[in-house]
Amino acid sequence: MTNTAPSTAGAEHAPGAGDFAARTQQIAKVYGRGDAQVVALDAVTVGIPRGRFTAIMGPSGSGKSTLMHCMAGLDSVDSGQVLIGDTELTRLKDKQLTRLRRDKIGFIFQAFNLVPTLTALENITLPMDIAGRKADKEWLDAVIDTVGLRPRLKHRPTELSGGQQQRVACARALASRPEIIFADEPTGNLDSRSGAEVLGFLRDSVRRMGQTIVMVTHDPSAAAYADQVLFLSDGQIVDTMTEPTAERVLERMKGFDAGGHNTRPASTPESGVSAR
Ligand SMILES: Nc1ncnc2c1ncn2[C@@H]1O[C@H](COP(=O)(O)OP(=O)(O)OP(=O)(O)O)[C@@H](O)[C@H]1O
Repeated sequence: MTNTAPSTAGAEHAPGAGDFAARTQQIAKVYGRGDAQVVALDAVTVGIPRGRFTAIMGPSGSGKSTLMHCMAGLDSVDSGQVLIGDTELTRLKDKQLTRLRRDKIGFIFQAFNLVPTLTALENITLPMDIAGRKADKEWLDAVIDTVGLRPRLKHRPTELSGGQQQRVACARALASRPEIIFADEPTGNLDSRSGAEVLGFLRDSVRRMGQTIVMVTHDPSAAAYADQVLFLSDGQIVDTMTEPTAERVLERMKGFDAGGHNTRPASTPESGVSAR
């Protein structure tokens, strides 16, 4: 693992540089066969710095969701390795993988996926209740206050706005203090104000609580909340950006042609990402 070491992009600002919550090593994923074959991921090597907020961007079909699903153990890779902390996910049997996802990974999706018959608080603690784990009261209190849900804990999802429902989903992901949270278009169903609130909470949970978050997004202003942005094109990471702004991300996205192919050289070739 010398010349294919994962990216340290963004880690120069982080305590414990080189400390990754998740890593991939040369992962590949191909869908279909023959003429219908699609290379969704092409030898992707990347590290997600612990305690940082990472956004994944790229044109439609570039492999963002596939990369996230493979890193989170929701989909298998055809070759290469995925590690969550020190655990090599690609070696685990199904049951072990289910346990790892339950214990070490939090998920936030575009659809809030709340249980309609449960209150906000019951939804937040549900994964821990299922796992037979007791919530750390102090931590849970901090999470509830961070997402501003204290006055709404007894409400059922139908009694909450979309933004409030997504805050419940954020609190649910944060409650068990997972090693890493994967968020797939978490603001896709929200108006811009609620979206900004949710992104603010995610950023706060990284800054104040040291949470690690990876977020797939199409929205440059959402990516601007992150500490670093990884850009995918044709199943490869072609660029990284630290301290992004919406303007810089938008400008970089213009470097992909109508077919989604990268037309610009990586601006940070020294980052060590597998940008080939
Ligand atoms: N189950 C599947 N079967 C066949 N091809 C697939 C499957 N899932 C994804 N693909 C293909 O793999 C490529 C990467 O898809 P992926 O969904 O990861 O891209 P994306 O960047 O998340 O796209 P979008 O921004 O449109 O959601 C695309 O060409 C897609 O058509």
